[in-house]
Parts: sequence; structure tokens; C-alpha cells
Amino acid sequence: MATTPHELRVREARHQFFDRGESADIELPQEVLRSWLRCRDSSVDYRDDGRGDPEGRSGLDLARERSQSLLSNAAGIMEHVFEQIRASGSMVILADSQGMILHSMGDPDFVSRAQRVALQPGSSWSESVRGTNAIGTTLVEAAPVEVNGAEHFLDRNGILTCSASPVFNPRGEIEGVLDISGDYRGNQRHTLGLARLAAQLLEKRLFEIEFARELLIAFHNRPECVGGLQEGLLAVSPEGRVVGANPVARALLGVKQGGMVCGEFGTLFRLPFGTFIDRCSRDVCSLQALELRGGEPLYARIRGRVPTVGQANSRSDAGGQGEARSTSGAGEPAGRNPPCDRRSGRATLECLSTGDARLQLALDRAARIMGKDIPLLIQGESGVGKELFARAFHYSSPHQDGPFVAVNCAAIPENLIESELFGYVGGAFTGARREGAVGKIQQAHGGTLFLDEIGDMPLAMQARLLRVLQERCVTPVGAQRNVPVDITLVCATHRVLRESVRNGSFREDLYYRVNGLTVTLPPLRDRSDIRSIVAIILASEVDPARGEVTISEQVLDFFERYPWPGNVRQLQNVIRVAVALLDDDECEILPLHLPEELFGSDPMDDAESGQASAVAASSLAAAAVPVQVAAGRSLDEIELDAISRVMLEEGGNVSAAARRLGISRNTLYRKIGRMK
Ligand SMILES: Nc1ncnc2c1ncn2[C@@H]1O[C@H](COP(=O)(O)OP(=O)(O)OP(=O)(O)O)[C@@H](O)[C@H]1O
Repeated sequence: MATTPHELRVREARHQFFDRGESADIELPQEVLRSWLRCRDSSVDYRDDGRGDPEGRSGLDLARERSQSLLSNAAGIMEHVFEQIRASGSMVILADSQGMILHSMGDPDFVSRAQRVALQPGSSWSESVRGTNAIGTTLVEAAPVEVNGAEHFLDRNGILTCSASPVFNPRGEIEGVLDISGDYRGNQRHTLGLARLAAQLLEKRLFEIEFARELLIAFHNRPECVGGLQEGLLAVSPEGRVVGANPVARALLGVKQGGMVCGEFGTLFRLPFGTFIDRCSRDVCSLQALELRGGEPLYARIRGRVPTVGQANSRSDAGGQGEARSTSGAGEPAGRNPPCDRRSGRATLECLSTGDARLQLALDRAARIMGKDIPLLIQGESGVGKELFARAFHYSSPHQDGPFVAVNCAAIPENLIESELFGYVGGAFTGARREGAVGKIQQAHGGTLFLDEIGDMPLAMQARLLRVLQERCVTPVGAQRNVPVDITLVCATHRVLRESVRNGSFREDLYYRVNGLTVTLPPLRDRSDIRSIVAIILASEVDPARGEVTISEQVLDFFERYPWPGNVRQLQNVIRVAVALLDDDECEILPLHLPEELFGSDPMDDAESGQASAVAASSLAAAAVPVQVAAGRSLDEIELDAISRVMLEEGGNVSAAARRLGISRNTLYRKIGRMK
């Protein structure tokens, strides 16, 4: 690849700086030159081999623990950024405030090349260790920085092009750095913008979590920016004292980078706090005009429910309208539900904790945003328990006594979605009820709206839903006026929503709105707590009057091995059928009570059909067919190998061999036929 004029200039600059010790008329970005001078002053060696001393596993674990909130909130954002740059030979990196890399994801080719210069988790990329580089220099400059090729202080790092942005915490301090790095030859002009955008998204999330119990005021000097990523956010106490401001808010208020905004609302704006609240409560849907003390106009809106002025002081009152959500601490279940009352349909998150590590992670993360105004997105295969999780989230929350309204976006015909979600006024369209209808969004006011299969929502509806989420108001079909709504949003999908964004079937802006926190529920086949789930389902399927029913060890063993394509729903059906098949005097579920289709065989296939499923289950449970899985062998070869060995061991007895293999005799005959 030909050398570009920029590369020639940087080479000349290196020669001037490193060989002749001059720096006066070097043509370099100012922040890079400042960094070179700092590095020279602190004796960083530009010929260093650049490997540094990566922290051991425990050092990295410790750093990750210190930055746990940063890390857990950044993970989804990093994945999304990576989707944008996939196949460009790059990686996305998160570093802490000391420059230690905490997490990275990237194209495998580039990742292994990056490792050669220690661009990997556990390595420090502070300026003092690695000279001028985007992560370290961003930390010093407290601003987004791009470092291309030979602009890196260390010769060795000239293979990289890196764009980094600081991530400020709600106190205005740098919490970490988001960086996108790649091969210096593939430098893209928009990369720094992407890093900055991702950092802003992360900052916003950290801010919303930190101040989830305060009143949040969103504002900007351009009305169209309120509700978007660029909005300024102020956290205000019930008395009107400003307790936090995000970086955009600080910039709009003219506070220096990293500086704090404190003081009374009334000292920042030309409007008393009480008057502002009053205006917002009279017209919750419109933006309110505000003026800075210097007279600059702004547009503002309160996020979530607007308190009345009197209420603003009694937000800790559990009985207070809507503000009950601030009484329960993060992660504390509200405590009014009996802990695991499944039959009432009010199971809490606590009840779903049955020992699987991946599920537990999802439960813990969901508990952390409890009562905070953060939308939850639940992903997972069909039947893994997404709706159950959503309900448990609702019944663990401070608004558990509010409604839980579920809408299956895939099940409503496209032409009815609008009226179903938004409602309509009488006579709005042909066939409409005379008295009109209240839409699902409005029905969920004061509680939780659960949008199942959100990935299947038509694009036109997505635009309308986005507006509702931004403005917290709905306009029923045919209505002139907006109706304010206060809802907690939980969405679920079996799709990977990021991919739907990529292929254009899901709006990116809505994606960011609905995935405040994403949890992915594991498929049943990957769960380590199948026996606990079986026990729970069994307890709910057996009529207590019938007396105790147990499940044989063989069946349990089979349950643990079966791949469960239909997940918990399929397991529940299997147990339901097995319980129904028990004779009055039977109290143990045996293989013979299991449905045939579990084993992929036709019930009529076997002469001993009464025993077929029993045979299948017991033989699967026995799993006494050690098979050598040598590299390069096909599944057919492995299967035929197992069949011939079992046939040999059973002395050619087809029934016995079929029993051990877990298939019917006819299936075995067919398979043996193929062997000839
Ligand atoms: N942990 C569990 N314990 C007991 N029953 C469960 C559990 N998880 C799910 N179920 C049951 O499995 C069935 C399927 O669960 P649910 O409807 O929540 O799954 P889903 O992921 O929302 O499915 P879909 O994607 O098809 O809508 C329900 O009857 C539910 O009660």
C-alpha cells in the first residue's frame, strides 16, 4: 500500500523529534504533540518492546471488580459498536480510569495481532506505561483522542490506529475509556465519532442508574434534542436542589469539563422550582420553556411521573402517588408478596432462583434496576420463561400492585396493533366501538407494560412507540389530546434484536430505548438446575389431594440429557401429560409415562409399544454406549459404530440392543439395514 502524505509528515516529525530533539514546527495534532512532550519528559522509551507487564488474572479480576458497574453497563453497548465495525479488522476496548484494559471484543485476526503489542485485557495503556496512545492520552486530555500509526510514541505501536473517548461518571470524573482500535491502514474517519457516541450512551446509562431515585429533568437548547442521546440531564432533589448533571447538561450550563453543578434549581434558571413543577404537571406532554440566568432559552421536560410540589417533599412516602418506587432499595424485592406464591401467578424474581449460574446473573442484574426507570429487554429462545421473568420482575418491584399488561406483538394483526396499543375514541374508524377503547399502553399506567416479541412489531408502529417512550404520552387513534402515561417497560424477543437493527427490520433508536438492560435467559438444555425446575413444575401439576408424586431416577436422568428444543414449556407439557397418565394407585413417573415423540420414534413402530418409551428413556439414561468420537468422523459413522458395538455386546438380540440404544426395534432394523 502506498505511503500517504500524512504518514510521510509523521515520519518526518518522528525524525525531527526523536533523532534531532526538535519539536517547534512539527506538524502533528496538538494533543499528540503535547503527549510526545509529556512522554519524553517522563523518560518513556520510544524503542520499548511495548509488551509492558500485563497484570495477572487476579489483578485483572480486581480491576474488573472495582469497575463492575462500568463493565456491566458497557458490555451491551460494546457489542452493538462491534456489530457496526465487524469485518473491518478492528476491536472495541473498555479501559478503566487508570488505562487498564478491562474488556475487549474484536475480529479474531486483529485480536491476535493486537495481542502482540499487549492490546488485551489486563494490560495498562496509560501514557506512562505505553507512551502516546488513544486510551492513555484520552485519560490525560480528558477528551476524545485519535492516534494514528506512527503518531504512537512507541515505534512498535505504529501498526495501530486508535480512537478513544472518555466516559464520565455522574460526578463528572473519568470512569473509563471506550476505544476502537484497528490496523493503521484501515483508518476510518467516522470511528472517533462512533467511540464518542458509545461513550455518551454509557454515560447516560450510568447517570440514570445513579440518580434513579431523583427527579430527572431532560433539557436542551434545541427542542428536537430533548429525548435523544444529546439531551442534558439534571438530577434534582425533591426540594429543588441540583444533585447531578450529565456532561451535556454541564456543557449547556457552561460548567467546565469535569466540573460539578450544585445549588438550587432557582439559581441556575430564571424560574422557581415549584413553578416549573407546576407547569409540567399541568401539561406533562409538552416541553416547558426555561431560561438560564443569562437569558439563553432552553426546552425541558420531567422524566417519568411529575410530582406535585407538595409531593416532591414526600417522595419517600410509600403511599405517595407513583413515588412508591423510590421507597424500595435497588435489588430489594418489595416484600409484600409471599415469596414464592406461584399458584397466584405472583412469583417474584427470588422464586426463579434455582441454582443455574447464567440465570442467576440475569436475575441479579434485573434486581439491580428494580424501581429505577430503566427498560428491561429479555432475550431467549421460545419457552425459556421470558414472560414468567417479566412477571416476576413486576411482582418484585415497588409498583407490584399496579397492572401488569402483556401484549404479544407477533400475535396481533398488523392493522389492529395501533388501536390495541394506543386505544381509540368512539367512531375513530369503521367498526370501532361507540364508546372507544383504552389501549394497552394506557391500561399499564402505574404498572408494567410487557411487549412480547417486540422484534416482530411493524416498523410504522415502532416509530409511534418510540414517540410514546420519549414523550411519556399516548394519543389514542382519532383523539385530539395526549394522555400522560407512567409505565415500566419490559420487552422480550426470541430474536437477536441487534441483528434485526442491522438488517433494517428494527429501528436503531427504538433499540436503544428498549434495551436499558438486556438479559439473556439460557435455554433449558444448558441449565444446571433442571431437577429443581422439574420439582417446581411437578408441585404445580399435581393435585395436592392426590398425594405425593415422585419421578424415577431414570426419567430425571433422561430429562438432564434431553436437548429440550421447546425449553421449559415443553418440559412442563411432558410432566403434565405424565401426571395425567398415572393410574390412581401409581405415584411415580416412569419412562413409560413419557410421550413417544421425545425419542423421535413412532408409537406404532414397536411391537412392544406399551414399553417403547420406557425402553427409550431407560436406555438413554443408562448411556452405556461408550463411543469414540475421533476427529473427522461423521455423525452417521459414530451412530453405526455404536449400533454394531451394542449389537455385539447383546449377542445379536435386537430387542435388548434397541432398549440400550433408546430406539424402537423397527428403527433399529432400519438402521441395521443401512449398514448392509
Ligand atoms: N423456572 C420456571 N419454573 C416453572 N415453570 C416455568 C419456568 N420457566 C418457565 N416456566 C413455564 O414455562 C412456560 C413457558 O414460559 P414463558 O411463556 O414465560 O416462556 P417464553 O420464553 O415467554 O415463551 P415464548 O417465547 O414462546 O413466548 C410457562 O407455562 C411457564 O410457566
